Amino acid sequence: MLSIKNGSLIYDLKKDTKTYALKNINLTLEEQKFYGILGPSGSGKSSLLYALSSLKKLTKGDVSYKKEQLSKLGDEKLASIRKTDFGFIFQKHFLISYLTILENVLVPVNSTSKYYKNRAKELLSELGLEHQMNKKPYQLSGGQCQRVAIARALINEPNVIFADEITASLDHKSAENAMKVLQKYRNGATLIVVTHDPSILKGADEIIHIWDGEIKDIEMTLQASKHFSERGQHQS
Ligand SMILES: Nc1ncnc2c1ncn2[C@@H]1O[C@H](COP(=O)(O)OP(=O)(O)OP(=O)(O)O)[C@@H](O)[C@H]1O
Repeated sequence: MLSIKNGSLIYDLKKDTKTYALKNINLTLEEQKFYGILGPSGSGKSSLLYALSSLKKLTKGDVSYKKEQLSKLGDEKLASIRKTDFGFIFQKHFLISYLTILENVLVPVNSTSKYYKNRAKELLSELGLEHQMNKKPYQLSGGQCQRVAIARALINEPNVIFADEITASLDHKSAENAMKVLQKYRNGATLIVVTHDPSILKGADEIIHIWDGEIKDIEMTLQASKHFSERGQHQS
């Protein structure tokens, strides 16, 4: 469903020193699965996430989404895919300062219909923010704002959720809860979580280990092996 073929990303192309953030990456991500991208700082995790989500153009290679090569699509079409199909949660929350928390969550759907309002309220409550909905972002802590960004990414039921180090500003309990909410409300969306903390990848189907811009290993978790053996039993 989402794949990257022979993907390389080089920063500072015009300078003498080039940084290979990604080196010849080949990867296929399937629908509905939960993927972790794990690696140390500077290993290329965010670059891989941004390349997959079309926010960064590869220097070499291709990214395809639903069999369409993203490099062949115009900016307008790409923006439309990002709006309708993708949900983003970044390291920074990027909330709009003059909107309330509830209004911020509703931004991607551009609607105040009862359905979306109720979904937004439910998500915020699940994330422990039921008493913060009418406040402005400056009245919340960094960790609370990050949880609002998680609700915002889930509001329009995206097909793929891209999450970049989203638990960095959260304490362990809030991080665990945020991951639970993401899994509960993703509604079949493919979930891609970049982190250097393996403890938040409980329940992941596959963990992609990245090191110096290269995939070192793709670990099938117990969850995935269980799924395969169950499928095998049904098929036999
Ligand atoms: N805009 C940029 N210009 C130049 N080099 C960059 C840029 N962004 C990232 N890099 C370099 O590319 C490499 C990969 O960076 P990237 O941010 O993808 O890694 P990461 O694993 O996500 O790191 P972190 O966990 O610290 O966010 C690093 O060497 C980084 O310094």
